Order: sequence, then C-alpha cells, then structure tokens
Amino acid sequence: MITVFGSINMDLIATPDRLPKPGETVMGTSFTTAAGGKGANQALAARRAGAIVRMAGAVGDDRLASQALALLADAAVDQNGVRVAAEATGTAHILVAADGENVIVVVPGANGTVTGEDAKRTIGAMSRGDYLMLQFEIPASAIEAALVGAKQKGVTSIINTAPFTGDAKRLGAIADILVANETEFDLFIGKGELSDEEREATMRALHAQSGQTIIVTLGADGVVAIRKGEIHRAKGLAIEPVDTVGAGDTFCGYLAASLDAGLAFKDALRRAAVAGSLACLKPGAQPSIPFASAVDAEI
Ligand SMILES: Nc1ncnc2c1ncn2[C@@H]1O[C@H](COP(=O)(O)OP(=O)(O)OP(=O)(O)O)[C@@H](O)[C@H]1O
Repeated sequence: MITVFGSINMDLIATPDRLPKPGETVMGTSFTTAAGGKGANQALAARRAGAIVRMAGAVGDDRLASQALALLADAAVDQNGVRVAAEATGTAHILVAADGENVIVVVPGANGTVTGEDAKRTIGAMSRGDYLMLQFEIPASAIEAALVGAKQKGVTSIINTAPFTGDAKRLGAIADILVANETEFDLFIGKGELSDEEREATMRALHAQSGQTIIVTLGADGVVAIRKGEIHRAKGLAIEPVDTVGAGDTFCGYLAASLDAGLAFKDALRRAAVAGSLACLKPGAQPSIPFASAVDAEI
C-alpha cells in the first residue's frame, strides 16, 4: 500500500492575451479550474497505476476542497488522512498568456498547516513494507517527522525534490529513494550544471556513501538511476509533447505503484518513464495522468 503525504491544491487558470504589467488590468479570454498539488497528483498517478493509495494532508473547510479532491474520490483514493483545516484550501493562481508565458502565485493555505503531528498520525496508520511518497509543498518540519517515522516503522520512503528548496537539499538525503529531475539534482549537488558524465559520477559517489537509491529523470531522454551499486537506464516513449505538466508527478506515482506491486527495479523505472511520456500527450496535470491499461499496452 502507498501513502502520499503532501499537498492538495486547486489550480485557477486565466488566459489573457498578454500578462498585465504591475498595476494594470487586462481582460482574460478563458478561465478554467483544475485539481492539483504535487501530493494529490502523485496519489492519483499511483492509483491509476493500480495501487491501493491513501492521501494524507490538509484542505480547507470550503467548496474548493471537494473540487480539489474530486478526481481522487472518483478513483477511490482513501482520504481518511486528509484533515480539514481552518485555512483555505491551497490554491495556485495561474496566468497564461497567448505566447505561453506565465506567472503563478501559490497560496499554500491548508497545506501550510500540515504538522509533525499529522506526520505521526499518517505513519501510525501505515504498515511495515508500505511505501511513503513525499514532495516539498508542505512544511519541512512535517516532512522531516514523516521521514523519521517511516524509518522507525520499516516503511520505504520516496522523496521527490520538487519544488526544489533548501529543505529539499537537506531532507532529500534522508529518504530511502530520491527522485529528482536534472535541474533539481544539479541544485541538490550544488556545483552548477553537471554534464551527463559528471552527473553519473556524482550519483555513484553519493550512492557509495549513503546506499540511497537515486533516480534522476531526464525529460525526453528517460531516466538514469543507481540502486544497490548498479546503474540503470530506461527510456520513455518517442512522442511529440503537447504539455509536459504533470510528467514528473506521473513518473513518481507510477514508480511507487510499480515497486509496491513487486516489479523489478528496472521494470518499474521503464513503466514510470512510459507513463511520464503518455502524460505529455494531454494538457493539465491530473487529467493527463494515463491509466495502467494504456501504459502497459506500450510496454
Ligand atoms: N518530451 C518528452 N518526451 C518523452 N517523454 C517525456 C518527455 N518529457 C518527460 N517525459 C517522461 O516523463 C518523465 C518525467 O519527466 P521530466 O524528467 O521532465 O520530469 P519533471 O521535470 O519533473 O516534469 P514536469 O515538471 O514537466 O512535470 C521522463 O523520465 C520521461 O519518461
């Protein structure tokens, strides 16, 4: 079983022809809303991959909460770990201009109220051998408590270093499995942009020290990972991406679900990479997450 301890958001998306300057008002041409938050996205991906999934985190006591959780509810993701907070449901206010340029304001709201106590309750409801998925859209103190609790309980922790923060640099190293994209991994190392060779050498050196499984996603080039001293590579699909939003979250959810189902590590990487590619074929995060039937048909 997989528990995702993380953010739940509503994305509020307006599309003006061009972005307003400070103090200016411009007219928009459309408005859409979409359920989001990296935690919720990864929970849905793991569920669509076929796993039994519990979501843990916080939403507000407002109408946005039920919209933010709607696709998780449809997919039968267990929401017993989602607390109702006094703060509003987390929102991302997104403006996308006709040329694709965008500005985003994220208001964490209820996500920002998640605490170490929530972490304790979340880990308390898990069993030895389960998988815990974490990202960095809830407070670092809660993430740290969850990592410590997971270790004590014999739960395998997977941490996705997105969005990258100083906390990701500090806490990423504690998890059993680290998942970063290239940019995040380079920030994690802190030596500027690495070449492919440098990145692989760094992964080997880090792994030799810590024994941590390290996975770096490479966009169209797939993924490279190191586990138990061995480097693995996997490719996704050769596609023309429509919108890569959600590719990383889809990868993480499918990876956790595939490991939980007992797939060999290399096969889990390939399945997650293929799922990530398919997520690039539709716009949006949650709507673009593929179902297991579509992913497995490609493998
Ligand atoms: N252009 C692409 N073509 C094919 N597959 C892709 C492409 N972009 C992403 N993928 C697949 O999705 C996986 C995750 O993508 P990526 O490495 O871009 O993560 P990310 O930067 O976290 O994604 P995002 O922030 O866009 O959600 C890749 O390992 C790959 O399998």
